[in-house]
Amino acid sequence: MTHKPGIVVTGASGRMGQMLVRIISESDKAQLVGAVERTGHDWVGQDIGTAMGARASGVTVIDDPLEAFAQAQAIIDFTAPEATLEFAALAAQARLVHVIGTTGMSDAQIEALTPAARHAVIVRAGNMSLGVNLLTQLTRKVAAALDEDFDIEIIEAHHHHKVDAPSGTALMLGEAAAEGRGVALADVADRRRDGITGARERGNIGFVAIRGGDIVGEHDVLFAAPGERITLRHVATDRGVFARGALRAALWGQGKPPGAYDMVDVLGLND
Ligand SMILES: NC(=O)C1=CN([C@@H]2O[C@H](COP(=O)(O)OP(=O)(O)OC[C@H]3O[C@@H](n4cnc5c(N)ncnc54)[C@H](OP(=O)(O)O)[C@@H]3O)[C@@H](O)[C@H]2O)C=CC1
Ligand SMILES: O=C(O)C1=N[C@H](C(=O)O)C[C@H](O)C1
Repeated sequence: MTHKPGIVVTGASGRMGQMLVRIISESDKAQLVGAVERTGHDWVGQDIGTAMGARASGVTVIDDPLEAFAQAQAIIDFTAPEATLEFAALAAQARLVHVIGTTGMSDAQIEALTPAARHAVIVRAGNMSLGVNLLTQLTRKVAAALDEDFDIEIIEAHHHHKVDAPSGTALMLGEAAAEGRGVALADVADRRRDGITGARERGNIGFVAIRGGDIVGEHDVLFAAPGERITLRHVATDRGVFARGALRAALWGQGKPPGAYDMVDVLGLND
C-alpha cells in the first residue's frame, strides 16, 4: 500500500476549513491527520466530523498547532494573516508543505514568509481554482495586446462575511494586467473612489468590491475603450474548487525543494 500524505487543516471550523476537511476525507490520495482551531473555540476537543454535523472522522480538533503538525506532511491554511505567519514558522520547523490560501496579507506580512520558505515548501495563492489561475494568464495576454485606450477595471463580488478588499484574486488579476502592460501595479492601482475623484487617470487599473449575501466569489476584468469593451469573467459557485486546488498543491509539494511557489507552478501553466 502506498503512503498517503497526512494533512492538517488550520481554521478547521471556518467556511474553507470545513470544505477542506470534507474534500481531504473523501480523497484517496491524502489523509486528514489533524484539525486546528483557536484556543477557547467550542470545537476544541470534539471530533471534527461530528462538530461539522457529519460522520465521526477519528480526528479531534486541537488548539496546539505544533502537536498537530508533528503528525503531518502538509498543512492547508485558510485563516487570517497573523495566524498564517505563526503557522508558517511552525511548518518551517517541522519541514512541512504549507499551502496558504489566506488573503489580506500586507506586503510586509508576505515578506515575513521568506525565512520560512528557506525550510518549507510554501504554496501561496489568492485563489486556488484552476479557472482563476487560467484567467490570470489570459488577463496578462489581453493587457499586453491592448494599449492604454483600454481602461482596465477589476470588479469582484463576495459574500457579506468577507473581511478584506480588494480580494486576493482581484490583486492577482491586477498584477497580471500590470505585468502585461509592463508597469508596476503599485504605481497604477486605483483602490479608492469616493466623492469628487476627478476623471479617471489613463493607464490606471481600478478595483471595485461588491459584498453581499452568499456570493462565493466572482471576478470580472473589464477592458473598456471608446466604442468597445471586453470582459474576462470567472464565477465560483462552490468552495470545493478552492479546496481541491489546495489539496492538489499539498500533494504537488511533497518532495519539492523548499521555496515559495504559487498555483501557476502547481498547475504547470508556465510549462
Ligand atoms: N486562496 C483561495 O483560493 C481562497 C482564499 N480564501 C481566504 O481564506 C481565508 C478564510 O476564509 P473563510 O474560510 O471564508 O473564513 P472563515 O472566517 O470562515 O474561517 C477562518 C478560520 O480561521 C480561523 N482563524 C482566524 N484567525 C485566527 C487566528 N489568529 N488563530 C487561529 N485561527 C484563526 C477562524 O477561527 P475563529 O472563527 O475562531 O476566528 C476560522 O476558523 C480568507 O482570507 C479568505 O479570503 C477563501 C476562499 C478561497
Ligand atoms: O474570502 C473568500 O471567500 C474568497 N477569498 C479569495 C479572495 O480573496 O480572492 C478567493 C475567493 O474568491 C473566495
